[in-house]
Amino acid sequence: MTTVRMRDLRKRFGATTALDGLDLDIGVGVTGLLGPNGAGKTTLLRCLATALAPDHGRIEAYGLDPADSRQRTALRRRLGYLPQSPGLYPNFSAAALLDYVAVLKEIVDPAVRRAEVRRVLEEVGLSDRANVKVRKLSGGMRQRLGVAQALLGGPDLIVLDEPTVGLDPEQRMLFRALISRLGETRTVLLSTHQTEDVGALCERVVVIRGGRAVFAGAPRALAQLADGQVWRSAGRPGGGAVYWRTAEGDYRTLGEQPPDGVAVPPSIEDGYLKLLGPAPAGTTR
Ligand SMILES: Nc1ncnc2c1ncn2[C@@H]1O[C@H](COP(=O)(O)OP(=O)(O)OP(=O)(O)O)[C@@H](O)[C@H]1O
Repeated sequence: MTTVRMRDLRKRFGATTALDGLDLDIGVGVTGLLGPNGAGKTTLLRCLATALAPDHGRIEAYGLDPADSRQRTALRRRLGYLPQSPGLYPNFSAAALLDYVAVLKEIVDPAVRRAEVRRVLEEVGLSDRANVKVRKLSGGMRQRLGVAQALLGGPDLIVLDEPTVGLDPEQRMLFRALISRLGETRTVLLSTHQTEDVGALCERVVVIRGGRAVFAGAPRALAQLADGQVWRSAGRPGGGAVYWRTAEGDYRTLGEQPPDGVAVPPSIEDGYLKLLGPAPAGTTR
């Protein structure tokens, strides 16, 4: 079921075009947003999170139009948002910060608020840091606190701008479990530069380039764009390909078949690189 529709979204900042006629439909589940630096991901998420108004186009989320002030307020009540730089108050404790955000989210009953703060701290694995000041938390913990504040009040629409930045492998796993659980009943849209996150937890992936959605589909379909173009070979490939030396000492190539190349299944990253066009020939990564 489609819960969010965006049509012909345009946004400029002076001479820079951040969104250039973007169309997108998303539904319940986890959708991942991939794209190069400056592609427009943050701008898109800010528009959906009602933090920024597009210059042109229409957004409808859960039947609500954020261009209308009343509907915008109604949408905010159903929204959880982790901005790219959440700017958490450094001198608040984790629990006090969440309590403060819960007040802003109109959770007025103190007992309900306390229970909700406890719940989200537990969700992100920060219960034992409830009374620690934000400035004393590690970067990954702050990131988890940012996710926790987005979950206050049990929003239907969860918008997360690069939520996995700074997480260690164990936290990344816990985070995936949390997000995939949320995606069972809610609409989750997250941006990331981690193709592994997309493969592990997103039902759909959208690739943005130059302010437009250039791909929307299953992660597997993105990977398939590089079908028959990924190779392993003992010998170093020639030009016309992106390749690197693997830990096993052979070469993995995206592009032209090396003389002794054997086809291997493409990854999401391969499909993404293929979609975004040729990397410089003969480059290694
Ligand atoms: N407030 C702003 N003022 C001026 N230019 C902006 C502003 N916000 C975004 N831009 C520009 O709009 C374009 C899209 O930026 P955006 O942050 O949406 O990209 P992104 O895909 O999130 O990039 P990244 O992966 O680097 O976070 C960029 O060229 C950026 O410099």
